[in-house]
Amino acid sequence: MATPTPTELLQVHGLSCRLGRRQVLEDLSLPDLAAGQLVALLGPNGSGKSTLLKSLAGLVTAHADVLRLGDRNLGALPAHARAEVLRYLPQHLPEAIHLTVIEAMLVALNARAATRTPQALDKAEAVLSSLGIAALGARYLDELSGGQQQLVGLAQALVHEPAVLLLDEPLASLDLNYQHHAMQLLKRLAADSELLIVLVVHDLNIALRYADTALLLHQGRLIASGDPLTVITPNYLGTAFSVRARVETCSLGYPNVLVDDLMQL
Ligand SMILES: Nc1ncnc2c1ncn2[C@@H]1O[C@H](COP(=O)(O)OP(=O)(O)OP(=O)(O)O)[C@@H](O)[C@H]1O
Repeated sequence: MATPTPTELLQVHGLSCRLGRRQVLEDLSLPDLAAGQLVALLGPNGSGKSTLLKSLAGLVTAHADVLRLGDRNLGALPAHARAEVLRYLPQHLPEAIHLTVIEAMLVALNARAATRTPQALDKAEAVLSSLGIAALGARYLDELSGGQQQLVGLAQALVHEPAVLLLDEPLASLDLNYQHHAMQLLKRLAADSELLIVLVVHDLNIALRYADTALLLHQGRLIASGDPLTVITPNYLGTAFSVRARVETCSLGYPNVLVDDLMQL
């Protein structure tokens, strides 16, 4: 991977977010995250992962001492400009409408440009091909499986060529093969396109295998960050998930989490 320049860093310091009467994120600071990285955002249910992604995308009101991407102060950008550089793919996609996949891609592009040019069509098709779903182009969105719709959602986000992609549980509807396929693809996309990808994932073995960096949230605070092997440890797993667990290396050399027991809550 190329050495990142300072202009490619996402910097988040002192981020807090209150939703209703609940303080969801509390004075959270992340390590600087460089373009080209695949970052796994981990943590138990309700620890604040979605809220962190939405705070970065400007979809919920949050306060941060520092929130910058390179030399851009994200907090000062209008919502549409912020969405151009940080694209958020929600955990639950909106109800699929009766458009073909290629039409849906053009609609995504037309949010920026009012015309459907041959160039826009080429771009839409290229993104579908890069995700291995070009064959879905003529199919109707509302006739696709949940996993296929999730991949089209990813394609719609990518077609904007954002600098940062924020993915909320993108593997949730994918089968075992496609989970690994999608992770290999995202890892290659991040490295080849100098894209920073932050994704929420519950499968710790997937995070261990593919992520460059892991961030572990617990009760709205960051309790560990860095190389996934230094974050996904028995100690932190106990704190975050209340499990007694080991990390063992399989015969092929991949680390795997084994849960031995649950701790008393
Ligand atoms: N709009 C809201 N108003 C009040 N509290 C909220 C709101 N949205 C989320 N919360 C609370 O904020 C906390 C964090 O929620 P969030 O969805 O960010 O967690 P998460 O880590 O993404 O969880 P999961 O893994 O279950 O998706 C939870 O306690 C949740 O109940």
